[in-house]
This record gives sequence, structure tokens and C-alpha cells, in this order.
Amino acid sequence: MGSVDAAKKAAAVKAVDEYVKNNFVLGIGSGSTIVYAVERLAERVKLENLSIVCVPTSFQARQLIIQHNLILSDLERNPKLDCAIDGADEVDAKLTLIKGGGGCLTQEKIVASCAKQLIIVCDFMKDSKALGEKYKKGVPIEVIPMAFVPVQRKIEEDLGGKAELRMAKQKAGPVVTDNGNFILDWIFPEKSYDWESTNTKIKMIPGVVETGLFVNMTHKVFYGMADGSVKEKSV
Ligand SMILES: O=C(CO)[C@H](O)[C@H](O)COP(=O)(O)O
Repeated sequence: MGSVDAAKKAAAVKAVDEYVKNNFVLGIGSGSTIVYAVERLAERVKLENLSIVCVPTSFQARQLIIQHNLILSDLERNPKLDCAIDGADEVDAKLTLIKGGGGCLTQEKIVASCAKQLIIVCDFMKDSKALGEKYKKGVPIEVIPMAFVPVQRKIEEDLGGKAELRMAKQKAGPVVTDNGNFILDWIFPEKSYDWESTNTKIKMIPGVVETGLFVNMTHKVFYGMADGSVKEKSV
């Protein structure tokens, strides 16, 4: 295992060990770091005979829950969660996040918004002073397919930068999200942003479903470090 994967694993294990308690309803995020969190969760459930109900944030998360024989639920049965554990593409000094590198931002944000606490697990490369410093792929924005051109134009005219339609790698055409929508990656001009108002501006554009900007949602971040230690930051 390389140092980045070891860092992801260290962060995920620590978060699951510190935050998951018996009888929790737990949001399960998406991405590669979450795989380690679910592995650790399954281990603890077995060893400690815990009862944990899991609400997925994506098709991938649902599969992980099923593969590890964990209890699968949804927001209809469990609209209130004790905690959600998820990854991030970048975390700034105020714990504002860019999420959605894996395209699951909308369900991730919905599940996080239903949780008492959002706990982020990531490696040291995601830790930045200002968004855009480390993650160069922009802010993911989920859009209704028939609206992608007008949304693209509005973002570029009003906010500057480029809003690129995310294309699939192993299929001709765009990436289609778990909700049947497209993703625009907004490569924003380099300047300092008020992310709360920027997020609101983008969300007000007709056709936008959700953005990958998570503002004032994070309670704690566990950063796995290159030396195997874990650094913690909270608001
Ligand atoms: O937001 C996400 C998916 O939509 C992921 O949590 C984010 O992309 C981080 O993934 P990884 O743990 O693989 O670095």
C-alpha cells in the first residue's frame, strides 16, 4: 500500500473508532477513502456486536454496505442520522469542502444535511488554505441534462472561468450521475471567494440540482498523514 492509501486508511479507521457508537444511524459517503471506513465499520460491528443502520450516499456506498453485510436503510425509513462519514476532494481552512470528484455530490449533501455531524476522512493532500490551491478540477455542479448549455453559459458569464461538461472515460458521451443528471466542473478564476454566497448564486440558476460546495456543514476532518499519523481539525 502506498503512502496516500495508508493515509486514507489511517484517517478512516480513526474516524470510525472515535465517532461510531452502538445503535447509530450512519451516513456512508462515497469514494476511495470510504472503502476503508466501511471495512473498519464491518470489523467493529462483528467484534463488538454493534447495531448500526447505514444510509448510503451513492450506488457505490449501497454496494459497499451490502458487500459488508451491514444494515442498509434509506432516508424514508431513517430521515435523521446520528452521523455521516464521507471523503472530500479539498478542505479549506474554514472546513469548506469541494466534493463530487466521484460525481455523488447531491446525495452526499442530502445525507450530510440530515446528519447531526458530518465527519470527513481524507489524506494530507486534500488539506489547503483556500479552495483551488490543491484540487485543480474545479467545483462539480450537478445539472438537469436539457439545461447544461444555459447553465454553463450563465456560470461563465456571471462568475467567470470555465464550466466543463464532465465526459465519461469508458463510454462515448457525458458522465451520468446516480440521479440521471450531468456534471459541470466549474474551473473558477483564481481569487478569494465568499463560498456561501457563491454557492447560493450557482444554486439559483434554473437547471442546477446541487453544487459540490459544502459550506458550514463539516464538524470534523481527519487527515491521514504521510507518516501514518492522523491530524484532526474541527470548527
Ligand atoms: O465527493 C466524493 C464523491 O462524490 C468523494 O468523497 C471525494 O471525491 C473524495 O474521494 P476519495 O476518497 O476517493 O479521495
